[in-house]
Amino acid sequence: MKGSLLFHQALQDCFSVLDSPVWMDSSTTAECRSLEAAVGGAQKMASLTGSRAYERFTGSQIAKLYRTNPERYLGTERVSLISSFAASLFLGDYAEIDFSDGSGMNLLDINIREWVPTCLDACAPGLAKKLGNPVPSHTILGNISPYLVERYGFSPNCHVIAFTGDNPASLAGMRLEEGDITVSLGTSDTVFLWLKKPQPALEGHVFIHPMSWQAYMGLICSKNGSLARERVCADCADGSWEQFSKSLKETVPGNKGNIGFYYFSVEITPPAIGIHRFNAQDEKVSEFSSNVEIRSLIEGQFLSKRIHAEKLGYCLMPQSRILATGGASCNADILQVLADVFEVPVYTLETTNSACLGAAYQAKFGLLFAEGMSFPDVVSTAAPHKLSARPNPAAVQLLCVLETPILQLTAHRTQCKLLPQESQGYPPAGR
Ligand SMILES: Nc1ncnc2c1ncn2[C@@H]1O[C@H](COP(=O)(O)OP(=O)(O)O)[C@@H](O)[C@H]1O
Ligand SMILES: O=C(CO)[C@@H](O)[C@H](O)COP(=O)(O)O
Repeated sequence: MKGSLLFHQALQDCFSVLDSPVWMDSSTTAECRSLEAAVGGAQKMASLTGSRAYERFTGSQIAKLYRTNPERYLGTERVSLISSFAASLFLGDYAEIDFSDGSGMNLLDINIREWVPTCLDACAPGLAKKLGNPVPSHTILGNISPYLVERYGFSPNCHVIAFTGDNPASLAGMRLEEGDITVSLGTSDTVFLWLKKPQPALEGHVFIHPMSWQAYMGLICSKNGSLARERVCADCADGSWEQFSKSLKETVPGNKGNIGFYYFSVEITPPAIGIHRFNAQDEKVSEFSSNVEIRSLIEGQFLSKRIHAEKLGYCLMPQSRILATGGASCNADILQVLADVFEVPVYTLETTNSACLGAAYQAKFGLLFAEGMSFPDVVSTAAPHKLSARPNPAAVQLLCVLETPILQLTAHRTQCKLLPQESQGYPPAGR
């Protein structure tokens, strides 16, 4: 690459697809079912790759590209994840995909850490060559590209370590320990767990751990996280987070038995859509007052996370903590509900941007791994987590009444899928 050109000028003609779908895409259901059929069913797919086939994962997205535009696919030299593509920019060459982000593709066997030939063949021909070889997340890929040395003055001795995804990086940034759970309240809501023994299920994901060779990372991702909170905040609190917090303070834990589930777009886990409100008698109702709506949204979101985390192998231990991160983790009233629902204290870091911090830790770990350093050694001088909310025993008692409706919702999600969104009090997104 010429040092006189900027990245976007030098690279403008190198992409075979100009508009790549993002993680919220759910257009590949047909490809998912056919991938699962190829390996012997959804549970077999989960046992091999950590997840049943998911629409946003790379395997089904590649299969769709090959089906809809085979010339584009066949003319593509390399398929990268966003993470390995970003590493390629620093390396000046194709960077390998790391095991941890590679676990979100439905293509990598999380047990033996190799591509699954049946999955590759079921997506598109010649895929192994286009993907390269997956590597441990701490791998030193090589030295920084001469372009960056020349243009920005990097030292030519600077090493490039494999890049990983936002979720594994966030797990590293939060310095998650066994028994802890990280709840990231970013655009999406995600829950990460430290798993000793992978038990991939039909809901949620198991990823190879980015920092520990023996461990795995459980992941549950919700599309209707901050985006749903923003819509309810706009409608019930004039778009003010202060007003939103005031409503949480003015209502009681358990919401006097009222609860709601707010899936403005098709949710990932559980795969439901629509807005579902239940009153204290477990009857479906069409509206709540603004204050009740706000508490029912937050309690419903966190109860759902707890139930799905438990299904994926999370169990409370005496030392368990929630480590909260992401944009909404600056809201103390939201964190209080989180502590009450999970019955554990909630800790935060000074920064809500744990993915960036974790990427820096990962790079340091990659450099020092060869010298025998462990990840805890690498982060031993980091500032301690800050206690941000303690569970209130009275609140925990009150919240128990809410478990029935959420279990009902999980059981009846097929019915939920059929419910129209328009009639439930909210305008469509963007209006
Ligand atoms: N005080 C607040 N209370 C609740 N949510 C908030 C608050 N401040 C910011 N947010 C939410 O944080 C989200 C952004 O989180 P962030 O972690 O930066 O996003 P991303 O996951 O895209 O990196 C916004 O969508 C916003 O709704
Ligand atoms: O798809 C997932 C996890 O698999 C999401 O976590 C995305 O990685 C995007 O997260 P945000 O930063 O937009 O919240």
